[in-house]
Amino acid sequence: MEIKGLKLEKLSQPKVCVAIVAETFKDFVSAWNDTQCGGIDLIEWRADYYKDDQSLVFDLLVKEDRPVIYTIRTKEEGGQWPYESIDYEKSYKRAIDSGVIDLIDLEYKRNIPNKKNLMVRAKSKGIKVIHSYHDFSNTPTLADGKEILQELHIEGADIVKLAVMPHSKQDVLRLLQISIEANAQLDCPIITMSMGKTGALSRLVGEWSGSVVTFGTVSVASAPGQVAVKTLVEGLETIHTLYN
Ligand SMILES: O=C1C[C@@](O)(C(=O)O)C[C@@H](O)[C@@H]1O
Repeated sequence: MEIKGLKLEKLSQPKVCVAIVAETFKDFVSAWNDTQCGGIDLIEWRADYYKDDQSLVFDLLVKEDRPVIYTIRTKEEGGQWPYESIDYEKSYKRAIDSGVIDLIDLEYKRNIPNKKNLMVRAKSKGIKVIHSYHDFSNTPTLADGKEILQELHIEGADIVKLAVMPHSKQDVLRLLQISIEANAQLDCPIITMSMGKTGALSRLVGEWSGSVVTFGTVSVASAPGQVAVKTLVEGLETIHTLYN
């Protein structure tokens, strides 16, 4: 899969994404400037944090050469957005129609009104759909994890994502096993991570386990366990040399 010239290929060096979690336009600009440090392949706008006029950001993003993901994460999946908000669907529609968004991220667990329509609308404009599942409490069993990723795919995603919380190293190993097996079974790119410090290793080994994107940080982290971009890139490059 290629987006704005960026290739997301199975079992290749994962691409680095940084999420912008600003509440104001001023903070957005500052965080966006921070992402110009090199090593960052795509950015995610976590619009659930944002309280200012969104059109200011859409206007700014005209200048962005890297793929941009638009995400609204609800409180239940580690975000700021009260799911009940009627603006949820409206915001996605606006992002899809803005002309500056390359991917949208939709949550699986939320019963998003007209999710299918949002997917169709996005795809008709060449926007890729990431369908994601977060569990901030636990890591699923191997069977459940694989089933979740398959379900995310069946519902029409271009890319599927599983982010889960470990309580032990064994949980991290299980997430990696879910990734290896799901990556072999599904004919779409997958993104997986085990969150928190215990899971940080999973953010480095995507070339081996099958995760095509890894989330790093330059200032404020958007989830627990994200690694600083510089460290992340060094680790990814080291691992890349092992397999090439
Ligand atoms: O889904 C993800 C992954 C993530 O939760 C992480 O653990 O790095 C960070 C989020 O911003 C992003 O939308």
